[in-house]
This record gives sequence, structure tokens and C-alpha cells, in this order.
Amino acid sequence: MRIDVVTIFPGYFDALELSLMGKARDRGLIDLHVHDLRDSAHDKHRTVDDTPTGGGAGMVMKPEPWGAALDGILVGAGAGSDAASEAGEQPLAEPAAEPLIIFPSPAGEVFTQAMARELAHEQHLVFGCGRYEGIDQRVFEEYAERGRVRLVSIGDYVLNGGEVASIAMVEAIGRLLPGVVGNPDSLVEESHEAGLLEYPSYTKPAEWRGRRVPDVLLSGNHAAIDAWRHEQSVERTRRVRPDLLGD
Ligand SMILES: Nc1c(O)cccc1[N+](=O)[O-]
Repeated sequence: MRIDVVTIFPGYFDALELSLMGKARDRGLIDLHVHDLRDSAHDKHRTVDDTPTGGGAGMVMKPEPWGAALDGILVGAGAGSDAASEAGEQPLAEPAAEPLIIFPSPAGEVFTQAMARELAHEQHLVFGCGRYEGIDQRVFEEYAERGRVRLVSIGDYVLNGGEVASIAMVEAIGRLLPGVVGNPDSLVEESHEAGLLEYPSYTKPAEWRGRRVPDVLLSGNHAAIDAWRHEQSVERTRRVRPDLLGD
């Protein structure tokens, strides 16, 4: 999977050089390209924002740098405007799959494990990280007309921009790609994977500060262990997230 990120804070994405995401990149499972939006701001001061038209507090991200940045990514991917046909030539190869542009936004559809699974099938994702009071609305309109755009929220709280949300989504999606997680079985029994919260986990020692591991987990009876774990998942879900059970 190719992933492009557009941001005014590229350094945030150093986090994706670590751990599983870093290994996945080293092994070519994820091809991550981070673009500094200011490199697409061609005025002397590399301006990316301006005051809100109609008044109001804060600043809004200007459309021109976003247009230059996203065009550069889409045209490079053979999507958006077909450079070869514009030049009157036959494209040499099938254009790559059309990228999906994701703008993290508190006004977006809620990101879920089901969406992570869906997006793990994409060949090319582009994350546009807004800052300040957001991005000029015309950017969303422009690229929704030319291709596929989704505004996506990771939760109902206020962040300072889209970078943290993008990292969360890249990790949630990236870990589902074949070969990224060592043991694919570990993807099955996780919170939200089957619509339930995961059961409590234990390891050695069997007793710690007077607290014993549940006897069933020491029984070797795998049918009983599976039943206990499912029961624990359902009980935890009903207690903590009854909404997941439709209660
Ligand atoms: N919540 C929020 C925000 O306040 C700013 C950017 C992105 C998000 N989000 O994805 O949830």
C-alpha cells in the first residue's frame, strides 16, 4: 500500500518509523511519503493560511497550496488529470488504482475497525492533515468532484490538527495488511474485531501480590478457556460499551 500524507508538521510522522509500522516500511509492505504543505506554498513566506472570509477567530488553510500538493500526488499516481492523454499520448500502462483522499476531521464519519478493514484493501491512501480552523471548503469540493474523498473522525474531542488522527488510522489500517503482524491469529481476538471488547489477559506468575490468575486459564481445558474468554468479552462489552451490543 502506498500512503501519502500532506501536513505542515512532517516530524509527527517520524513515529511511523518505529515498531511494526517501521518494519512494514522496511519490508516494502507500506510505501509512506510525507509531504510538507509549505513546499507547495509558492509565495515568499510560504503562506498556508489566511483569515476566515466572513470573519471569525483563527485562520483557515488556503486552497492554493492544497491544490498544488494534492495535484502533485494525484498526477504522480496517474489519477486526477491524465497527464498522458492531455499530452495526446497513449498511457504506457494501466493507471494505478485511484487514490482515496482522507481528511481527518471532527466533522467526519467515525473511524471504526470495520472501516480500517475496508481501507486495508485500498492500494493508495492520501491523508490531508488540516490545522488551524480547518481547510478551505473548496478543497474538499474540488477533489470530491475529481475522485474519492472521505472526511473521517477518530472521536468526538478536539485535536489541534489531523496529524495524530492520521497516525492512528495509518496504524489501524497498516497492521491489517498481510505480513505486517507476525501472527495473523492475533488480529482475530482483539477488541472490536468481532464487535466485542477483548477479554482480560494474564501471563506468569500464576500469583502476583496475592492476585491469582483465574483457575480456568491454568486448567489446560481449551474449550472451557474459550468459553470463559467469550463470556468475559460479552460481560466487559455489556458493562463498558453496551452500545456495541445494540443495548
Ligand atoms: N477530532 C479531530 C479534530 O479536532 C481535528 C482533526 C481531526 C479530528 N479527528 O479525526 O477526530
